[in-house]
Amino acid sequence: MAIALYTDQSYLLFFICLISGLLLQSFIKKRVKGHKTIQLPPSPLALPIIGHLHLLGSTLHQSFQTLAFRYGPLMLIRAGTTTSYVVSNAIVAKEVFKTHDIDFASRPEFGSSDYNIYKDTLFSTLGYGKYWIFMKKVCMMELLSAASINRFADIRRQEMVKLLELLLKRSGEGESCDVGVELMSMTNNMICRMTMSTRCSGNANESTEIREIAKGITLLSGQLSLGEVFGPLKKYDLFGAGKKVKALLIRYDQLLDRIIMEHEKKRHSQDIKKKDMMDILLEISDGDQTADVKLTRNGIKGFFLHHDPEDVKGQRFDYVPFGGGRRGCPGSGLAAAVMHVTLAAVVQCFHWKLKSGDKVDMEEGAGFSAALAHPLVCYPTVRVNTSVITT
Ligand code: HEM
Repeated sequence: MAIALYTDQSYLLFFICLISGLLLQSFIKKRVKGHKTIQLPPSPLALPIIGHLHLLGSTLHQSFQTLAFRYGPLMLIRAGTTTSYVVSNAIVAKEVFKTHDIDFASRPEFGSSDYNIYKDTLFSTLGYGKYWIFMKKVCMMELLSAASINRFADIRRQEMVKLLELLLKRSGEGESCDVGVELMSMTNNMICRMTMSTRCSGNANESTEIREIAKGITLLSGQLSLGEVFGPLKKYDLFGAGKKVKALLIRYDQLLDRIIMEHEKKRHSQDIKKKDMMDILLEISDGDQTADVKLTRNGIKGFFLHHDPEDVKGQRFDYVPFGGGRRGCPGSGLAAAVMHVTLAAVVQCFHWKLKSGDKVDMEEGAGFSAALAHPLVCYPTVRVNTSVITT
């Protein structure tokens, strides 16, 4: 009886709080409206607490497109406590990336959960400020400049040749291959070798660990971000992803400590044949100790975390795969250097036959990168003599 009474009272209290909260919110809104008129972009009717979450499906860009047909090229979308402007035509995109670039240079707080031990150094979600400006300069001038991309040309070539050799073997054996998996593995190996002089696939424990951790974090961070849109409720780790992400990040932290130690040993014994990105960042970190902004060891680890990696330079605004303005992708030069050559090589050297069906299933999967929903599995058969490329 006592328990029932207690439960009834809790419900009553909850509803009183909810209704008072809603009344207070509408009262404040009216007062604010009465004093100054800020004209907000059109927006669908929002539900209490969740905002527009019920209108967003797993393929976000498709949900946005449907809503944009109704609400126009600039609309306001609220997911829990996060408010975003969704832009869907070139004219408004140009306004955002050019005229109002600095007003849009910060990022939503996704990934800033307390479970993320790197939340203060995660480059792609850092707020616009001194540290972000410093890191962007390091990226553009030191790590991903044209000169730096050229310096790693041999690594890119070696990894592409490995891919062609694998396809050649599959072709000889009449075996199929998952094209997405093989391309991802090639890209990961290139990135791991350029950043830390290690491959991500192979037998070495370190490499397998990097691959496992990266895969786990990518899978869980979507759930973590979803939990975070509920603002104060995020501390309850609604989807249970927070603790799992933290455990993976602690493994990543220990692994990076080992890799940094190995690099430092080599630096002290002056046994560096070719500087990788980690060597360059360690040099910057040990540089001017009196500098206004400093790159710490934690900063280096945070920098390397989440990045998996027409006019794509963001000058025309109807196609912006690399974003634009000051938050645009610093890796676009490197991506272009890899994508075009790889695509040309696999198309030129092999015929491709689908393993099932006679048409590629173009259904899009969930997530931000619009990957295919179903794996693209094909039989490669040699078309030209690949020794032209592999020698
Ligand atoms: C096809 C490949 C790629 C695509 C389509 C792509 C796309 C993008 C986009 C759209 C953004 C902007 C996100 C935003 O506005 O917040 C971005 C940011 C970023 N990208 Fe890429 N990217 C690619 C490859 C790479 C590579 C190879 C690297 C590095 C090795 C890289 C590093 C970064 C970084 C560090 C940021 C954050 C920039 C900042 O916050 O200022 N990307 N990328």
